[in-house]
Amino acid sequence: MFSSRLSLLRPTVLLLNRSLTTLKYSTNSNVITDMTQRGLVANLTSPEISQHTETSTAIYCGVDPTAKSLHLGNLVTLMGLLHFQIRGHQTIALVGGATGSIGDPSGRSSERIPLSEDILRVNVAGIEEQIHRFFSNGNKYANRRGFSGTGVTPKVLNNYEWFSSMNALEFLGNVGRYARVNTMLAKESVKSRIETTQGISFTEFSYQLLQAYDFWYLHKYHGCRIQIGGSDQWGNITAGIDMINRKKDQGESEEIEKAYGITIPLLLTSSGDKFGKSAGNAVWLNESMTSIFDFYQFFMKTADADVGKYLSMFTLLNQQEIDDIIKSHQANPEKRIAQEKLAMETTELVHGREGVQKAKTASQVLFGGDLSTLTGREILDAFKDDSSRLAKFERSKIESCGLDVLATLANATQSKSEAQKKIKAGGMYINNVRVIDPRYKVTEADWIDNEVCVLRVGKSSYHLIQAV
Ligand SMILES: N[C@@H](Cc1ccc(O)cc1)C(=O)O
Repeated sequence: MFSSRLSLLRPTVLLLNRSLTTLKYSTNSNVITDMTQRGLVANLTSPEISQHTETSTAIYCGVDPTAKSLHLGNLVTLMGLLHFQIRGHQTIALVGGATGSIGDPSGRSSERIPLSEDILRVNVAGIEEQIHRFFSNGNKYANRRGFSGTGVTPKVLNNYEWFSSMNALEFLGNVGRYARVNTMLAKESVKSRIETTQGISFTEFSYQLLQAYDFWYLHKYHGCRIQIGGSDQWGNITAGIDMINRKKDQGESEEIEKAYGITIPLLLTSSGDKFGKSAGNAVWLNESMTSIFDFYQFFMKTADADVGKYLSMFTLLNQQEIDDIIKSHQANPEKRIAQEKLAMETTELVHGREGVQKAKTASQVLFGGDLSTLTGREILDAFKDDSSRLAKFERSKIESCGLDVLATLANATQSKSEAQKKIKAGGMYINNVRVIDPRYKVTEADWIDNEVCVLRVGKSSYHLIQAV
């Protein structure tokens, strides 16, 4: 009885033509049209979705708390939510306190190592706070780019709320009953794992049911009609749409509103690497894990081949503005005008206007600029959370040791002898001025506003010494 209906329930895949250049958009254009033009849409479960977004609707996106911060890979889906938010739709960011303890098999070739409850708790709190900050900074950024405020506050929910009190019998009766094992087995995330020697645990196999139930729950209790996620989430999103339809057919739910899904492309750089990694490490949105300066620099290093695409995806500049930037960039590519614009816009989006200021100050310090135009406070503010670059010691201690000892204390060199070698070779600087005596002691004149001095080793290894 179910199999004949299944084909009707299965959402249609619509591949969209992602032409970025031809259409112009304005701030109030349909969200799906705008997102498509910006390259933020991989697939839609139905083309009808555009009609439903003409009037206010609710949309959700989930993230599992696998770390205590989100990273640049998450920024693509957050941008999707932001596009809805700034046009007055209700956005729901779901933190997977429950799903995070199970582990999504999508896009993974082996089982996940479960996270302890303590770690999960810390991660959930970190991500919740960060999502609030993203929307707060994102809305301010949007206002400055011509989107008027909508007054709709985003919701941040945790699925632990509805799963923690559900027992095994309820799960099988209220969730499992509305899923078909053959459909579950056909999901890419399961199929690819079944073929490996390790196989897939029943736990990870069940993951899709949790995410499916989330969609049903948010549909029923929060009027949520759309789920958005990376393209690896297609199977989980369609599982949710099936769950909503089946529960409705079984009279379990009086809801009749249709549910939809949007997937966002998984981003690869022009050289084929996963977007959002710097030297193999994730670029985090939390400034104590990736300093604002490093965040800014990540975008400054974007390849020419990617920069236009990223301006569309990660900023709210309109197509005309982007075209103009690219035009001036192409006239003088070595000036990296487009990269600088991208770095400034994304830093403002994620870290606010103060963040842009910090990134600029840090660049001035770290690229050998004229330090005399900066105050000690500005420098310290720019590096406040950058524990890899900032070292604090008592002033008397700093002033009483030689530069070779100081460099080692500040972790600028591994040992005193390494420091001595570097100094003798002319590779050590205080406030960008070369020092050639290993016994040199920092003096009154070296302190910027009596607070900080900048120690540089070689061309680009910078350390800030703060007197406390
Ligand atoms: N499975 C998603 C996260 C998620 C969790 C729960 C949901 O309801 C939705 C999405 C991911 O791994 O990216």
